[in-house]
Amino acid sequence: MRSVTSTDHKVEDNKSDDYSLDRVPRSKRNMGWLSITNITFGIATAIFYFQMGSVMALQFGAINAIISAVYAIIVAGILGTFIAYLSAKSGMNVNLLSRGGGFGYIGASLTSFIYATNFIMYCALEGMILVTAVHAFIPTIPEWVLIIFFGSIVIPLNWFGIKQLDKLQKWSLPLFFIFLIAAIFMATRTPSLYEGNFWSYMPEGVQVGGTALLLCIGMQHGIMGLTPLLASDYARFLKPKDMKIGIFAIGFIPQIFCFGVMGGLGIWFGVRLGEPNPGVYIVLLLGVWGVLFTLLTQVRINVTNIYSGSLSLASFFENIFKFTPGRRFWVVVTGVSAIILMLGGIVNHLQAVMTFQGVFLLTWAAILVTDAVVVKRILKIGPGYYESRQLNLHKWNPVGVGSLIISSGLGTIAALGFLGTFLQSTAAFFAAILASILTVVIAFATKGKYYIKRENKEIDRRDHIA
Ligand SMILES: Nc1nc2[nH]cnc2c(=O)[nH]1
Repeated sequence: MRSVTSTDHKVEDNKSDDYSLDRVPRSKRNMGWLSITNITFGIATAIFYFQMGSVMALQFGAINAIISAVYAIIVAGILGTFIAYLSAKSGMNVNLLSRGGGFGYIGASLTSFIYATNFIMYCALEGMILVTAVHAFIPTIPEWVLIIFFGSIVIPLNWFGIKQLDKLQKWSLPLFFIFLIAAIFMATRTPSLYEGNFWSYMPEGVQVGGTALLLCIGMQHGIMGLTPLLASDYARFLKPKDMKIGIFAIGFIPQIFCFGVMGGLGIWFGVRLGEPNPGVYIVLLLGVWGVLFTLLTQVRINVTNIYSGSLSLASFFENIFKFTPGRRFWVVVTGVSAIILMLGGIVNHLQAVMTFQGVFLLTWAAILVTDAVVVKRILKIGPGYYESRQLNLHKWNPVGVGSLIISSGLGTIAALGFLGTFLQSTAAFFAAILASILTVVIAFATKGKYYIKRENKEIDRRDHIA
């Protein structure tokens, strides 16, 4: 076992170089941009994105679904690029960046905790997609057996950290493309239920733009904040020499693939086959191979959910309870919590929580980016580096905490529909804008007093962002 100095005390880090509690040292930032982009592809290949495309197209029209996908790519791509830059430059993921990036160390544990619950929920949701597909194919196996089996297999796949994820995602990607091409081929051989070009599909009474487009954008908002934030878990390992191309690749390529390619194919499959549920049409097109395709995509996404969930839990428990059992412990906790959610059957009752999460994630990302670009770089308020050690930090910084609570609180009320239809769909966007403004205003008002308690001269100048 190797020992690294963590926030204030010695923490036993495991052999797999997790750096769940401290910045990745420069000597360990040795992954190429292609490897990192490839890992983030584990998220982008989720069949969840087929479903988004199919549902939006069949309910609100293909063109509206396409416009909303372009919007999602641009907004999430820009946020993702900035966050990848901050992570690669500082060696920190968003849990650690938040400590010195406007939240303080207890404030950052608040974000880590919400973020961790988000991954546990998604892990359960993605797991249930797989369980449902397999159960439909082999109904004799009880669902609870499938839940325990598929919920457990992602735990050992996370044991050896980022290097193992890299290999797993690398080897499974060609298989994914073989399945994808087979599904497209089979769909072209199935007579289309819609006679025109797929992008011209509009359900009766629906127009291009207006409420239908807003509803599509509202659906995209539910998920758009996640990938830009999550990329930071991997971008912190980026080789400094790959920085220029790497941050754009990590920022944009996964978004282009998930919202553009997967979402676009979802529109095409949905319109052609007249079916919104990929769990149904993939199996219809590929039979038992469709079940294997689903297995592949869901395992790929759930290993990333467990990885990020475990890092967030590690950060939360270290901050609040000084409890540092190592990332693997949190891998098991994340996996078992997701299994319990699935067994408890509450996956279908998470709508309000997911709405809050969608607003929270976009708002949090906006605060981190505004804090870096406007507060630290332009206004030169607070230190030009990210501090993660409790000893040097205040517990709370009102800059991020105040902005987040006010904006995501108001945003959630609006997203749940209490402030009218227009704001229901656009809440996350306006909450993110409000959060950015509040970040600057509070930083100015508090003169950056709460960023650090004492200066840290040990941080390499090259890790500074301002
Ligand atoms: N990180 C992440 N992003 C997603 N996008 C759609 N589903 C998921 C998921 O389960 N995890």
